[in-house]
Order: sequence, then C-alpha cells, then structure tokens
Amino acid sequence: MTKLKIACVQMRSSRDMAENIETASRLIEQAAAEGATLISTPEMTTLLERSAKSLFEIATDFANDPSIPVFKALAKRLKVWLHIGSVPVLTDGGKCANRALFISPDGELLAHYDKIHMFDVELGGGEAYRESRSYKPGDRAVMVKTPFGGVGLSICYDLRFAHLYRTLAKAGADILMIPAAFTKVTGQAHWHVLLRARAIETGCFVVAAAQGGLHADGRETFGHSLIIAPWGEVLAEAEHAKPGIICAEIDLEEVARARGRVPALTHDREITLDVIDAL
Ligand SMILES: O=C(O)CNC(=O)[C@H](CS)NC(=O)CCC(=O)C(=O)O
Repeated sequence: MTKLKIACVQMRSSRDMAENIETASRLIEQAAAEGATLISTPEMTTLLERSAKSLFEIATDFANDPSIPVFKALAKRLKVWLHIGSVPVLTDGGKCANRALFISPDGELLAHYDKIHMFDVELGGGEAYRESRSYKPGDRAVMVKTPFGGVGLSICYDLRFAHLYRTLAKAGADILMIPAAFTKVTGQAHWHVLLRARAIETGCFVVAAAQGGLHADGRETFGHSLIIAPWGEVLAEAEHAKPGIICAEIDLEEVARARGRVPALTHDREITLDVIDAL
C-alpha cells in the first residue's frame, strides 16, 4: 500500500472543551467523507487557554480526559487513522503535558507523544509566552510503524529543532506530523520555510495541521495548515483564519524517490569544531 489520502483539520479552538471536541469531530467526519484515511488535528485541539489557572481547572488527568473516548470511537466508526495534534492532560508534577494522540482505525490508542520543547519566548510588542509555566516537557521522541509507513510525532515549537526530525527519519519515519498553534508573527516569518526545510532535509512528507484566527483567549494564530512532499512541494494549504479541512493524496514511494536523488540522510559525518580566536 503506497497511496494514501491525508487530511489536516484546521481549527480556531476556544476555551470550551465540549465545543472544541464537537467541532473537531465534525471536521474529522468531513475529511473521512472526502476519503482521507489519515486525519490530523492541530495542537491544543480540545482547549486553547492561555491562563494557567483556568487550564488547570479544566484539564483532567489522562485517564479521565473526556475527548479520548470520543476520538477513539470516531476513528473506529470512520475506519481512519486519527492523529490528535494535542490535548492538555494533568501530570504528576502539578503541571500539564501537551500530548499528541495516535489512534488506529480499530479505535485503539497506539501511541502518545508529549511535546519536548517549551515555547518560552518574548516576541516583542508585548507578546510573550511561557509554556513551561503550565506544561512539563516530554523527553521521548515517538515514531509509530504503520502498514503504510513510519509516522514521526512532534508538536509546534519542536519544528525549530531539526535534530528531532533527523532522529525520527533515521528511525524509519516517512511522514512527520507537526501540528501547531503558531503565532501569527512567527508564522508569517518562519512557518512555510521551516516546514519545507524539515520535509526536504529528511525526505519525509510533512503534515502540519494548524490553529488559525483570533481565539477566545485573546491570541491570534497563523493558520495555513500544510501538507508537503519529500521534495519540498506544497501539496495542500489552508487559508489564514478559516476552520476547515485540506486534503492531499500522497504516494509513499516519493519518499524513496526523493532520498534516492539526494541521499543526505545517509551522509552525516562526525564534526570536530575549530574556533579561531582572532580577538
Ligand atoms: O499554550 C497552549 O495553549 C498550547 N501551546 C502553544 O500554543 C504553544 C506554546 S504557547 N505554541 C507554540 O509552541 C508556538 C510556537 C511558535 O509560534 C513558534 O515557534 O514560532
């Protein structure tokens, strides 16, 4: 099986978890109706909430998250592979994990991944984020072997850490999932180029389901969900602020074709560094 129809669900998630679960479910159904068999949703599909206090009030622990049974049942009913870009779940340390879910067409939760890199930045103009105040970072990369190929998991700010994707590709990933809630400011400057770079340098398909638009918690996200081929071409793209779906039919053989043309992934060398002091 080398051909596969992939869909990204783009959302503008609110502070209302029930509403977000409903919106995601509706768009996932729509993607399945268009024939997609691998469907991905954005980072923080079920809750976009900047205030740590409200987040801790709403989030539950993993076993009690209300969205997981819904998404498992949906995957089973629609017979699709379902990647939920992330949900917040309370963990032991009193903080949440920013956790992505990978569900099989049998409705089984095959894997989860906790975002490794925390978005602690000051962008200027009063826009600052301190993700580590609410979230505890994960420390394990995750690659899922499926009948159609290897799927590497990551989330949003992870996009900036190229070695993570190299590790996933070398472990057998053919498709890199990069769900996001990118800021509008950094998205305009960096989103397309970084995503295309990850596809090109790993020879993987990149599937990036995004949050887009003005959210109830006051932040504005960039949207532009993207599906990118291993050679770097954009196969499908969403608009800035419009919830909806994008689809692309992909051929997994393109992974071998791109890597055959430029086998950079097998050409890594040990580097020794000389620092020349000319002060
Ligand atoms: O806080 C939440 O509710 C969920 N987490 C996020 O939205 C995270 C941390 S604030 N956003 C990013 O990682 C954006 C990265 C980005 O925009 C970049 O790398 O430029």
